[in-house]
Amino acid sequence: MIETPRIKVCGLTRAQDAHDCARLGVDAIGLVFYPDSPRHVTLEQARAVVAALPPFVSVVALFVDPAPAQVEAVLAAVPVDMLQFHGDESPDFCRAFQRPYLKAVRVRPGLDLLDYAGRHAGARGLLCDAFVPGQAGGTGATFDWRLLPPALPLPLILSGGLDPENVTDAIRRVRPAAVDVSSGVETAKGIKDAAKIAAFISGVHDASV
Ligand SMILES: O=C(O)c1ccccc1NCC(=O)[C@H](O)[C@H](O)COP(=O)(O)O
Repeated sequence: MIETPRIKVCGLTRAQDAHDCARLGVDAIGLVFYPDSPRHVTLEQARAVVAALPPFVSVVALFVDPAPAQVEAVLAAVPVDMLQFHGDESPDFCRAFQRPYLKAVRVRPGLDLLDYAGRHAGARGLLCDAFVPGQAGGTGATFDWRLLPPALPLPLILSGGLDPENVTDAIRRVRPAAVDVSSGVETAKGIKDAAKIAAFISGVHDASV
């Protein structure tokens, strides 16, 4: 019996997409505070997205090697539940904000994921994403799931190129605690599609039957 993983949709920019995510049963949404991303949101946009959510849908604020002041500015302005560090942040840096956080890692051959997870033992989960040279994330690329060790000391959040077509197989193979998707439920970067989100969620549930 496969336990149904939690679902996070990342890279929202619009209130209507937040509303759709909540309506369809998404557990968490991600807001990208990385200026180089096409899905980057301003504080004002972020507040509008969060305001469209009912209680009990978590808000994750995503950064890539930010200055501490940038994180503090978001925390002061937007009600977020969790941070996500998607760059080369050290464990000490991630812990400094005294908030629950996810650590993202871009999986590639030769990377010792057990060692990486051990160093980031303070994280609430390890988000495993694809490695695409020169791109920090949100690439729509998958990675070789066989590179994942059979057991990690942190909850595994599977990410990278997931979509309604491959998510059932991905869950059956990897058995993650959660799945994270961005490109696979979009019509354009930062523009989510309710039908694709619904199909993705259906694919997640199909893994358990
Ligand atoms: O989404 C972005 O534009 C982004 C930019 C820089 C760093 C991270 C970014 N997104 C992180 C996410 O959590 C994505 O959901 C994850 O990379 C998977 O994206 P995708 O392969 O498009 O589903």
